[in-house]
Amino acid sequence: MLQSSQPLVCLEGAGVERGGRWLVRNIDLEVRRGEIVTLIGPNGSGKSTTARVALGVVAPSEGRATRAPGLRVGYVPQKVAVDWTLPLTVDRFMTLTNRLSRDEKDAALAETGIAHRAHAEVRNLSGGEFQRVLLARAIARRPDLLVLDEPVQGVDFSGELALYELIAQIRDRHDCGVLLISHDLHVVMAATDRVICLNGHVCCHGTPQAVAESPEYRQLFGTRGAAQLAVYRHHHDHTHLPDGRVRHADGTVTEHCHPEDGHHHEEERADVASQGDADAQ
Ligand SMILES: Nc1ncnc2c1ncn2[C@@H]1O[C@H](COP(=O)(O)OP(=O)(O)OP(=O)(O)O)[C@@H](O)[C@H]1O
Repeated sequence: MLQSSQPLVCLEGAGVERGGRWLVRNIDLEVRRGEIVTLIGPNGSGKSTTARVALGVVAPSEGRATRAPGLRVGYVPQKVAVDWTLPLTVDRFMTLTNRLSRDEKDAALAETGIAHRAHAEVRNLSGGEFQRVLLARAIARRPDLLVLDEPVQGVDFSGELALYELIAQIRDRHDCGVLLISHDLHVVMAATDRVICLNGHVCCHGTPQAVAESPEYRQLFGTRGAAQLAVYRHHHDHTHLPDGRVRHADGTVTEHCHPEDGHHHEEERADVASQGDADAQ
């Protein structure tokens, strides 16, 4: 077993360039056993690219990406190539790309609460059920590191909470590291140890604060919702140009952004009720 003191994966100043354009740059990121690290950022900010570098599927064009020797990785991709016109049962889907024993398969489906749908056709699953099957497939081989690219997509708000809870349970039970990607800028798991916000580079990072105590928030989401979610807001006030340089609010352009400029982030404690509808999308 890999030692907990050793990072499972570590990116140092990693950047990916394609066709003369930097998709991401200067990414520092580390995931250790037992940690949940969440990548957030707007569409196109480089979350999936960063995850692929962490997985080792994409080599960094600059900087370094290192993985612990012998690291076992489970991956839930953002898009799954399934021919939805063909009949395909959950049972069969589990073993399409994975050599699994029946026990491994059954245990994984049971752990993600979807064993009762083992003989269902994948195309008939609800969004939440399908995500549970993807999670089952990713944990079946007992990975050291789980990389989950938007694992709550197509799932309603209460389903999202249940999935986040399940991910935290999986982390506890398997003591694996989790790199979780969310396109949602406002809602992250309370169980997340660290949030890294990307916008072509690491915009800011930190521990998500406990949920706002406001009565409006609790009224909207209930005590369980309030206990599960943390709100993490900030504003970007600079723009990344296609050549990798940064244009600041005052119009100046520099090679890189600096830790002190342009990243205003605040934990929102009061004004959450008005945010609630957006959060629940
Ligand atoms: N292989 C590639 N070649 C060229 N450009 C790419 C490639 N892969 C991704 N991109 C571009 O890099 C940028 C970052 O993409 P990426 O998928 O990493 O972002 P993301 O934050 O995961 O976005 P989303 O939230 O929409 O999934 C996008 O502008 C995308 O079009």
